[in-house]
Amino acid sequence: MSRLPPGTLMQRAAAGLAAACGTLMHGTYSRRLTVLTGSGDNGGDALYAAARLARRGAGVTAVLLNPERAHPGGLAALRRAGGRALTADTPADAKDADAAIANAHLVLDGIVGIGGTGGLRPAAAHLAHAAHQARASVVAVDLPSGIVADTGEVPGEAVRADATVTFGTYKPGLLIDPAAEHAGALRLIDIGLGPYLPDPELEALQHSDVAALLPTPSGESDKYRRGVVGVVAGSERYPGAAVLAVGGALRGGAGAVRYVGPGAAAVIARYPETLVSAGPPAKAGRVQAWVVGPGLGDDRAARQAVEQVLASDVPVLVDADGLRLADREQIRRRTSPTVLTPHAGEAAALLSADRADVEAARLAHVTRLAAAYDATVLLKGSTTLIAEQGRPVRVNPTGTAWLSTAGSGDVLSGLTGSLLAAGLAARDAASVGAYLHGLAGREAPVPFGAHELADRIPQVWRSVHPRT
Ligand SMILES: NC(=O)C1=CN([C@@H]2O[C@H](COP(=O)(O)OP(=O)(O)OC[C@H]3O[C@@H](n4cnc5c(N)ncnc54)[C@H](O)[C@@H]3O)[C@@H](O)[C@H]2O)[C@@H](O)CC1
Ligand SMILES: [K+]
Repeated sequence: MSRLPPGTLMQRAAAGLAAACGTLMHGTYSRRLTVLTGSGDNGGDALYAAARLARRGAGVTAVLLNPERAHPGGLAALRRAGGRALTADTPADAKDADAAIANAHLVLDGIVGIGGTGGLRPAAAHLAHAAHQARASVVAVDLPSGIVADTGEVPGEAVRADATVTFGTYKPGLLIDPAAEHAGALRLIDIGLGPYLPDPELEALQHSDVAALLPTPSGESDKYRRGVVGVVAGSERYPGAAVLAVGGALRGGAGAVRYVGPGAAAVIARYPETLVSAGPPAKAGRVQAWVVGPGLGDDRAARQAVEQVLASDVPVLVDADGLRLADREQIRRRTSPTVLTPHAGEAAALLSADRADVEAARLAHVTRLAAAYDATVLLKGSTTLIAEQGRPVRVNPTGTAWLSTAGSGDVLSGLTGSLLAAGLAARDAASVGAYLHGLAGREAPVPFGAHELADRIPQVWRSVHPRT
């Protein structure tokens, strides 16, 4: 801001916002636009954008939450362009304000942006509610008012937008649930901040990033050089978990999958290429990474298996029952990478927290868990996050709610373990595993069973990396 004439960034933001609104309304002429206006610069952006749209023929009403403190330049520009302004909570205007929201084609949420704290105050919450009830599309300016930009938390009332036009950079809250659910479709407007932004706290891999990380066999490869992944999963009671984890592991790029446990017959029946051994993991032969936990149960053999795997000097992924059985101090003492893949309930148990609190504050909890275990943590759920101490958290941009189906996590742990065995760093293996798994969920015809996810992985692998 200090390098540019005053107001330059706001004008860039407003121009991008107006263009996006024009597209969403399919034009401006005879369209009705209502602007919910707070008293900070977020409201300023909205007023200047509305003034641009009014000049192009839109009928604009600004509903001001605090008329004395509304952005003076923005309000003057809107009035010059023929827009009208109402005061939200004076009895004379309140009815007109509600009508302007109810009858709008588009409602612009300029209540608060990155300067907001806490859930919406009552007068703002009333407007947000009215906008939600209206037929209009709701476009949030920079972010849906009421969400926490830095964390994705929603501490109280918040706007529910159909689309969010955000400036300069994505905010974590636009990418992490529950706040991300409020944001709708995202559009980023470049206002020239790029060279001045600090390193990100949150990253989302894209196709090209994932393509660059996928393991590719070379002319020199053989099954051992490509990596062997050991899978310790399944029990008399849950043999299917063994099959699903092996199914994921066979599609993760390792050269071979070694299965260890009581589900060998079921595994071989489905995947005859699997190496199986009946003894404990310590006697199973060399692997480059272990997956331990899906469907393992919690008897003495299960407990021993987890302990032996954690005593190895290769990367280990711990999932499901393994998370309950694993000893925290043993994990902290490990010198090879450890990946934990809890869902919110399992993460809550590991942290002695409430599941609802984990779901409400995913970023805080995944970060805490990574620190407590000195491990890479992949927190599964409506938003999947991957945390490792000292590195930006990764948010997985793929996925669908259809993935919440039995056995889905078993496929993910096999797949991710296989990527570990193929040589990916823990954080990359977890991010790439989640990415491919999420894409498989989007591609599979719904409703699907978890085994179909494993079958879809080669197709999504090729869509990410067409030359494989
Ligand atoms: N910082 C920048 O580089 C740029 C910022 N811009 C805009 O400026 C915004 C930030 O502006 P400000 O820092 O002025 O702050 P905001 O406009 O985000 O919010 C501050 C205002 O909201 C009110 N408020 C805070 N919490 C509230 C709550 N819970 N319920 C109701 N009202 C609440 C405050 O009383 C204050 O009036 C960004 O989100 C963006 O829209 C853009 O103009 C582009 C450039
Ligand atoms: K907003």
